[in-house]
Amino acid sequence: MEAISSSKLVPAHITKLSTSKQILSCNPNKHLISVKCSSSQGSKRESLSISSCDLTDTRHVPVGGQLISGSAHSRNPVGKTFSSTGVWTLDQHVSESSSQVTEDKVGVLLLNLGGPETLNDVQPFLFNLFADPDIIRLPRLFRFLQRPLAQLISVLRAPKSKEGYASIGGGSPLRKITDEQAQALKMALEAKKLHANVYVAMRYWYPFTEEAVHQIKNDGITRLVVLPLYPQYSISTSGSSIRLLQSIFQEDSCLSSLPVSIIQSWYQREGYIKSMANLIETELKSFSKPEEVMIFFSAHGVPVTYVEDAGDPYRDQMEDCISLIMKELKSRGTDNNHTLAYQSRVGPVQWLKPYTDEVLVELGQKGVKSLLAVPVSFVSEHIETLEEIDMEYRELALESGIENWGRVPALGCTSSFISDLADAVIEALPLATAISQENPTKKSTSAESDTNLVRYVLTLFFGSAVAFVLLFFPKLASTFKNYI
Ligand SMILES: C=CC1=C(C)c2cc3[nH]c(cc4nc(cc5[nH]c(cc1n2)c(C)c5CCC(=O)O)C(CCC(=O)O)=C4C)c(C)c3C=C
Ligand SMILES: [Fe+2]
Repeated sequence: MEAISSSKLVPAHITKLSTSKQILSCNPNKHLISVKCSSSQGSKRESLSISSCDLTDTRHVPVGGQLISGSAHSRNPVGKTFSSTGVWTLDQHVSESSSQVTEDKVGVLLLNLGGPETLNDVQPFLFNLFADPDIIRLPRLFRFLQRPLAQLISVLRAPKSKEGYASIGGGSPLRKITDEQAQALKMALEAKKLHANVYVAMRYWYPFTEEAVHQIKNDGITRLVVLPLYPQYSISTSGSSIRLLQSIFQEDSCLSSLPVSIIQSWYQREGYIKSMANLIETELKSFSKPEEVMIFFSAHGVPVTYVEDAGDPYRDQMEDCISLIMKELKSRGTDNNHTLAYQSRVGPVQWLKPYTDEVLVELGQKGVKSLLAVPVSFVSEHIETLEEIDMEYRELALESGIENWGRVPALGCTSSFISDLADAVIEALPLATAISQENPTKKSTSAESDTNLVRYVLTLFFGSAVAFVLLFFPKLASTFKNYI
């Protein structure tokens, strides 16, 4: 049975794995799902309440050449019963033969970037970031250089980064804000009668993804929703975190059969769009002539090759997101001029254009006098809002002739936004399927082990040699000056 693209059906761009049932339509608001079940007698179409339709149920997943039953067979969340043990259970009306009431212990895993908490953390944090092959994408042949390069670039960039973090109080506020969002989400879910543990997994700093996953295992979570805290999907953000998660799950036989639902992006959700429009409307009111203010969306950039060569949907999603926010504002009678630009480029390659700094100068030259900056790729305050936008870009704008400057705060724990995330989790929950269909117990052959050993030794040797040459020949190292 062919798996269909869930993004066509499920508004939250929920990832599912292939299943022996083909979803034909899904209306998450009505909790109805239409499923086509194929059997030797042919296929039949049935409408089930979504809560009773667990896509892992009766599924046969090929693992290592065998067919095994879906792990969630006896623990589907359905109906709306809540047990005193803090476990979310639902009344089940299962497939043809039997009905049973089962229990799930629900987890929600928030994915985020992470940030250095002290100035001493800055260099190792940068190392983790640049060692990610989704951040510096080297051709396969040069992958052995990833870690030495990360070491070099992190050491070279650390002084500039430290200055930035020092100017916002000596560290990133990301962990604190994400923890607050996790707590707010837990409460919003409880208000909607779903009891869940909410975990935070950072990609490059504490609490690392591995720690969160360890906790999920310890807590005996039986159904998991993964929610990246990036509204739009990029290979470099949600993509990187999801890939890491998949690799951790694939190596663990328990985790690889845990039903998981991954919400890839959610920028198009009504609750998010409306919450952004509310923030913009509120901030516009602080200008003396709100209708003359240019709404300036500033998104974090990515190298242009991500979009044009690797198929990153980030730019399309960003443009779509901006037009949804502007449509919402227009429907409320706010029809300001607006523009989108990309900030925070790093390294020698070309990034998505137009660049925020260049556009600010152009707008000033064109006579724009009032400007409202709207950070749009992230939902908490961080170095790039607090330092880059509030300090660097503000100064540049004022120097360029812009007289009135404002900035929309990040969504943080805004209640309409958190409530919408809670709805996204609830919609995604019944769609959970095992994250990995690969054989987690597969042992590498001795030939593979030998190759790995050779590769390891070569990597160590060439990597150290390159790092040595670059460190001791500063002219060569200046190739990397744009990272600094
Ligand atoms: C949607 C958001 C982000 C995208 C896309 C993204 C891509 C990306 N980032 C770098 C390099 C750096 N990012 C850094 C910090 C940083 N990045 C984001 C978000 C996105 N990055 C955030 C929220 C933060 C701040 C975290 C915090 O500490 O508060 C940094 C470190 C800071 C600095 O030195 O400027 C680097 C470096 C690349 C190369 C990239 C895409 C390939
Ligand atoms: Fe970044």
